Amino acid sequence: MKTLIIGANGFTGRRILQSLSRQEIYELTGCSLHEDILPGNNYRFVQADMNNHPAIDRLIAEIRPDVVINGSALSVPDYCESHHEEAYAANVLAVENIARCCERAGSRFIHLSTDFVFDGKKAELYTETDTPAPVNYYGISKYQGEQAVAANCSNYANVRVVVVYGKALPGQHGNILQLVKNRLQAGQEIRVVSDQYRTPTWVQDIADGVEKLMHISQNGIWHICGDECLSIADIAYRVADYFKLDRSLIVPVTTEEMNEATPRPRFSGLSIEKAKRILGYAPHSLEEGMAEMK
Ligand SMILES: NC(=O)C1=CN([C@@H]2O[C@H](COP(=O)(O)OP(=O)(O)OC[C@H]3O[C@@H](n4cnc5c(N)ncnc54)[C@H](OP(=O)(O)O)[C@@H]3O)[C@@H](O)[C@H]2O)C=CC1
Ligand SMILES: Cc1cn([C@H]2C[C@H](O)[C@@H](COP(=O)(O)OP(=O)(O)O[C@H]3O[C@@H](C)C(=O)[C@@H](O)[C@H]3O)O2)c(=O)[nH]c1=O
Repeated sequence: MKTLIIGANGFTGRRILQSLSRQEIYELTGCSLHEDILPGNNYRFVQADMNNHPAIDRLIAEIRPDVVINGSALSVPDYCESHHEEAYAANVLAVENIARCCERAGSRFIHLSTDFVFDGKKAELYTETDTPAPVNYYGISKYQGEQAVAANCSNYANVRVVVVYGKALPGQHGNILQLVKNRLQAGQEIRVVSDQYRTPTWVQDIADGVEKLMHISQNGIWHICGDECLSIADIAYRVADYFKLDRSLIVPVTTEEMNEATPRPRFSGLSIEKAKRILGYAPHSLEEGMAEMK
């Protein structure tokens, strides 16, 4: 199965690349803006800018992949909030271009998206049929990216993931679980929000869920995340307990007290019932995921 992974240096994209590269059935190409952060076997690596539409057109036309997976994005909400044009180019225009290329090449397009498409006003887990209403520009651009995929590609999956965690490679961004661990290990306090609820996702579960999606041709949205909905403060306490660190360094605060520059949904837990039922998706527990962060 010829597979192109765009954003192959990213936290999620690299895990998908590593996971698929252990299996012989995949003929893999990884593509990212910068050079390969950890060169490995069993794949070809191409440096390309997804904002350079002709370069991406040529790459996809040359490979004619069975599947294209897009893990590239401008994925820092605070940055997107103050850089709308850049966010629009990466999260909408580049995605629309990839979708068009996939359509021409007959490729299935698996595109990563986010829980931040929702406004967080619901009191229960969001399903794939709930209507998005993003509260920050990152969420707006990611929602528009999803729409561009659906409008331009006839074989696609928009995959929403949430607070992705696991062990990062040098040069990759960390995650809130890693940050809590690092701070507590250094004996430093950390302020964490107690009123923002999420379904955190172990990065390997995304790789497994995406692989399942490669082997079906059903169109639509898929929620791929953990199956526990927790506040960020709850997550921090679970980190402290798992790594036997000092809980008293965790300072729970409200969103109002945190005074973040970028608005975030209060509650954006996602339901994974569809993925469980149709894909047999079975995510690991938070503790199982944290085991790789030891
Ligand atoms: N991390 C999270 O908690 C969450 C992530 N998501 C979504 O999941 C997806 C993956 O996120 P995550 O793993 O954090 O991503 P990262 O931010 O770790 O990686 C994104 C990658 O995109 C690549 N990239 C950025 N700009 C370009 C460009 N112009 N051309 C080519 N490649 C580019 C970068 O490559 P290079 O390193 O080579 O510059 C980078 O490594 C994104 O769609 C994100 O919106 C959704 C919810 C939560
Ligand atoms: C850094 C930090 C974050 N938080 C909270 C804010 C937020 O609810 C949560 C995660 O914060 P982060 O800054 O890691 O990420 P944030 O920008 O909130 O998270 C998002 O990333 C993008 C890419 C997404 O698509 C979302 O799904 C989500 O995971 O932790 C604290 O409570 N204390 C802290 O010191």
